[in-house]
Amino acid sequence: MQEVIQVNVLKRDDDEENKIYELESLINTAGGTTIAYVSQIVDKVNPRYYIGKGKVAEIKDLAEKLEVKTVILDVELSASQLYNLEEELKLHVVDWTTLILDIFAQRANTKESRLKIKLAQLKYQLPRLNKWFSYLSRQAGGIGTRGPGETMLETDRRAVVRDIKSLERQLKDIEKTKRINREARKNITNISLLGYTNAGKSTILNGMMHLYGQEKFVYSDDLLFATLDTSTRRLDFANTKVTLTDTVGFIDNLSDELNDSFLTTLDEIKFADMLMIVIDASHNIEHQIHAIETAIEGIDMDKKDILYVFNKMDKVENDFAVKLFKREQERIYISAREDEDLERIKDKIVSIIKANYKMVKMHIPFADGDILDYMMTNYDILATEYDEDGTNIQFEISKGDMEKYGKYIQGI
Ligand SMILES: Nc1nc2c(ncn2[C@@H]2O[C@H](COP(=O)(O)OP(=O)(O)OP(=O)(O)O)[C@@H](O)[C@H]2O)c(=O)[nH]1
Ligand SMILES: [Mg+2]
Repeated sequence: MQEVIQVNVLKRDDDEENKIYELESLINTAGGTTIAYVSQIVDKVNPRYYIGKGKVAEIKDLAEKLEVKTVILDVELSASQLYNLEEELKLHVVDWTTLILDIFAQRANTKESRLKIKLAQLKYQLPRLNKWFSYLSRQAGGIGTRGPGETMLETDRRAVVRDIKSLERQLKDIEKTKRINREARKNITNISLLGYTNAGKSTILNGMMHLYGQEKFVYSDDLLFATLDTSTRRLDFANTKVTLTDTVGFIDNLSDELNDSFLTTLDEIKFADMLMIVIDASHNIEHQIHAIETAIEGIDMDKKDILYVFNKMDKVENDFAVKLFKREQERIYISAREDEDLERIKDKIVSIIKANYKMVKMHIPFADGDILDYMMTNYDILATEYDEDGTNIQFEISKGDMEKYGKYIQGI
């Protein structure tokens, strides 16, 4: 285990305990162990070191006493801050973005996520290249040095730009294939699970799979960033078919480079008909909601149903904070470990979907055979009658199709 000093940079109204716990969990996930905690409330960023000069001196003393070689901060540093801190401390300094990218680089295991992380790392490193070379040549490895950056020692800035372009091209191809797969999923309700990392998204997906799908489980663990890829599973609730998509969890303070790594999650969200926003009800609800809402800002939510899922209710002693949360959308309180609660989620999903369907009678002229085909393929038709110029059908139609094919509707 690599021993590190962890430095939490706090705003005045931050929940200090939670921030310390979060950084320590990430350090553990990256393969390190915190042996000293330093924190500072920073109202005004010191352009030279980000933190105050006095704090820098304190860290230096501490590192000498404890013989620690690495310090990890929970903020993103500019190239010059990183450089100044390393020069002053004579330590390996890892910032928030590098730490998270390092975890992703270690654990990404599909082609897409590997390409995404590599791209994010290169974009982060590009403006910091000189700095990067200097510490890579001094360092033997460890947190913050893993991944494609290692090979950059032999390359130059132009090569990095070329690599970035090539990665972007490869990712575009993957995206194209995904889009085609999504087209095929078009006529069932697509539900995305999203939420802060460790909220229980994968556990919910697995629980639902166990009850309503096949046993094709996804990885879940008590780790930040257990899930690094989106995965979609089909579920069958009697007459209602849905897909459920597990996504990469969000975390605070995502820089642009990091946000790119979450684009898969954001893409899934754009495409989804329904969002299940999973919240760990056992701590810091407002904080999670803030991070989620910041991340999905800019996505058009108008046509999407939203269900807030307050998970881990078994760990909640006082539900005051949970009940305080007010939004107009649907919400449900559960523990993903209880089958009964998962059944309640299913009932809720079915009722939301049903509310989106209306019983209609349609008259489709013989000339529009393709429309009739579409309805027959995608809906359970309850009654069919023919007259001299077309076909009359009765069935429950989705809101979207109701708008689109309104001209064929004869009665409700
Ligand atoms: N006590 C309790 N623990 C839960 C519950 N749901 C999930 N967990 C635990 O919380 C941890 C995280 O669960 P995951 O399902 O991996 O969380 P996730 O949201 O997929 O997390 P990431 O993939 O890291 O974003 C695991 O150890 C789960 O066993 C719950 O209802 N109650
Ligand atoms: Mg997960």
